[in-house]
Amino acid sequence: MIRLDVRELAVERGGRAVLAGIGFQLAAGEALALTGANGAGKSTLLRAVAGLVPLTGGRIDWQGSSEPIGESLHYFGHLDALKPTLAVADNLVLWSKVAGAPGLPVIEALERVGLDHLDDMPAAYLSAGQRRRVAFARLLVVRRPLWLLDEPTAALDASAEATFGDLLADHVASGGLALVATHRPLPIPAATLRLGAS
Ligand SMILES: Nc1ncnc2c1ncn2[C@@H]1O[C@H](COP(=O)(O)OP(=O)(O)OP(=O)(O)O)[C@@H](O)[C@H]1O
Repeated sequence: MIRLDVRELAVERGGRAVLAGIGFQLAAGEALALTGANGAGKSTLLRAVAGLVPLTGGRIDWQGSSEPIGESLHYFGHLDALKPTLAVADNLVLWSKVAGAPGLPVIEALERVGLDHLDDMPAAYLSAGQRRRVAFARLLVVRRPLWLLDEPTAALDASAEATFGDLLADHVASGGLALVATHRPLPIPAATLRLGAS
């Protein structure tokens, strides 16, 4: 069974304790909402699970091992990591070559996020919400079981928010796991971990 176990996690940033004593479990087919005030440490927790910031205490086990989770996770951060001069579809083709099980063909992923009509537009011309939609398509072209999503609905209109809900529901229904930093309720049933303000 695919499983993420976080125990007694502690992280410092800039020499200050941001997270201490954090623990939770997430199994295949489950989502967890990370909530808390600005600065509470939601992004820090996602980055720690992604291996992007070092732990000062505790452990993170993925399938019983504390080795880096690396190719089993998608990290969806505030930056959309698009190459501005490349067309939308070419950005996804490039992304589809990174490690992970092959997912949806690029054009199908763009259809899922309602951007197939912009496949040949340079990414530089996309609006903020369109960039987020392409970032969702990235989750689909490479299959990875653990999604770490940092405020995924920022800049989304109602239709994109509904699309996000569908993608998240499908991911979890197919045995995926999702850890989502959010200021809003998740569109699917999920437990909540509220981080305290530091
Ligand atoms: N690189 C850094 N160096 C020093 N301090 C940092 C760094 N990154 C974040 N912090 C601090 O860590 C704390 C937690 O930040 P974090 O971004 O994890 O909060 P958050 O809960 O995601 O906030 P928000 O809801 O505003 O996105 C904040 O006090 C922030 O100033």
